[in-house]
Amino acid sequence: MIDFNALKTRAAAAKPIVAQLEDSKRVPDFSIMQDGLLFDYSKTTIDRDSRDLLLGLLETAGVAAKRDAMFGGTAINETEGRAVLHTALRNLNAGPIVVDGEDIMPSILETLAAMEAFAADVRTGAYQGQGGTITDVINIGIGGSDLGPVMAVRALSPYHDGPRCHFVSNIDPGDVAEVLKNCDPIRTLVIVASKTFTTIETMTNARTVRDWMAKSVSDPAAQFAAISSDLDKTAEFGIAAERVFGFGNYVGGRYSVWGPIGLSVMLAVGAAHFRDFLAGGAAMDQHFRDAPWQENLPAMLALVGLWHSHACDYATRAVLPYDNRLGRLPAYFQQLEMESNGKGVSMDGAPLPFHSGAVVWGEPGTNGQHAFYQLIHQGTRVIPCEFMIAARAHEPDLQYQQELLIANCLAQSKALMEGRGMDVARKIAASKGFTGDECERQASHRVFQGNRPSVTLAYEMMTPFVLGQIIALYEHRVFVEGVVLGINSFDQWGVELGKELATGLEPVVTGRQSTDGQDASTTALVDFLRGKGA
Ligand SMILES: O=P(O)(O)OC[C@H]1O[C@H](O)[C@H](O)[C@@H](O)[C@@H]1O
Repeated sequence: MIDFNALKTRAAAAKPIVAQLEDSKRVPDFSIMQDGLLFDYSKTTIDRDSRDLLLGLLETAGVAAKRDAMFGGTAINETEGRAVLHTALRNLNAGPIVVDGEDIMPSILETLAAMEAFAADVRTGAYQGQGGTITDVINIGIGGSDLGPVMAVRALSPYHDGPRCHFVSNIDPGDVAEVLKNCDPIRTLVIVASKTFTTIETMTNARTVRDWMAKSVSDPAAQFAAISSDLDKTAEFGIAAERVFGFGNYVGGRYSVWGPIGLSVMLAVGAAHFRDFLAGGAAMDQHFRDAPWQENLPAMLALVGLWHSHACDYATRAVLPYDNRLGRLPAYFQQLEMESNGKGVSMDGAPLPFHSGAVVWGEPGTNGQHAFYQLIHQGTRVIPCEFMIAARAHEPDLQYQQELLIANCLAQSKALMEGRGMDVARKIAASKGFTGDECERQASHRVFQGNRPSVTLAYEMMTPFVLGQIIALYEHRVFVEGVVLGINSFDQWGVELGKELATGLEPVVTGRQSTDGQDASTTALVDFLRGKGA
């Protein structure tokens, strides 16, 4: 049984980070270099003894056996009775993976080849819209059928040489309307991406876009492709089987960018770059399976996360990529981490005796510095930060700006760690001409507590391979945290209640049903909104 008490005691008594760094061996010992990624967790209060305790959690929770069960195809998603094998989508060279007595690799490879052939046809113009070569692609999907592609297409924009990609996710009519404004129906390919092919937002938007297209082309379905694990439903929607790309139930929505859900990424950057992305993920899988825990990047990232969330009791953590093209990465990680590890009961159904996973949020630097970093530096809550930074820009002529970006990134983690004491703050206030009590008052506003933890992930440049490494790193980190917490990281029952109630409220909002039986607040809101236009 996991018990965080010993860790809490150690965390409460931990030496400050600056004092930890007096140990000359600390930086090499508290960092991991793996396939071009440098993970530095020396700017935390974890010392060798607390690390040993953290590593003990992995043994107690049986992480190695669970990891092997996951890669081996055991149905570790127990509440849905499913294996968890998104890793198979990137297992291109490593042999068979058997689920229910059947090797799933041949069908994965066949689908990948079909995606590649289709993507090549679209990119070369062999596949045409009813007005010529495809110039625009609209991916309609939500959650895992949106966030991965949207994040990766933006992250890899230096490699983008295919058609423009647009993403429609929200049921909000403003989302689809804004995208349609910029597309020409006769040269647009629409991808309906939905694992279940029942999600109300996606199916409603797909019908809206089909109607829009039908106004300009005689056969709209000919410009539609579908991605789903339910091939009957894609056929029902009228999409020809040759443009339908399926995937197995052993791939969860938020883990699905590696397969057909990544089609828009492949259309944007081409199959070779998409394969590099898969290779990055596969390299991280291999590392996760082989490396001893203390040198194991996902395991150590998970343990640092648990130290902060469960030993130090910090409720949130910030993901701060110093790469503007990673602008959707925090949102992607929000689904990955919070949908996976935001659970109230352990695997056996008993209430969780401690908190579930941390709240994840963030924005790219340096923009965030001019917005919410104030709270990170001086607010009363401690926010562990996860910085990401590349050595090289994709714009060689602008490398100096990259260097300024690097300086900013390093300055933030240093400022968080070192802070600024009252003595220095007093000198600053005095230099501004303040004296006496006013000097003290002014100085206290300029104090930074310091000892605020962060980790930094550094790499040469944001390439498809590096993106694959980072996404797989975070997937496995979520897995390790989930196993230690004893929860099922692969179901998402918490999204169901709201969906059910929305279905029930639809006739009330549209006026086909009265508000009888609704609570007083909902009734008042329905009355107001109906009076104003619903
Ligand atoms: O791909 P779909 O079946 O349309 O599902 C889209 C999303 O909706 C659900 O509500 C789940 O919470 C997500 O995990 C999923 O990614």
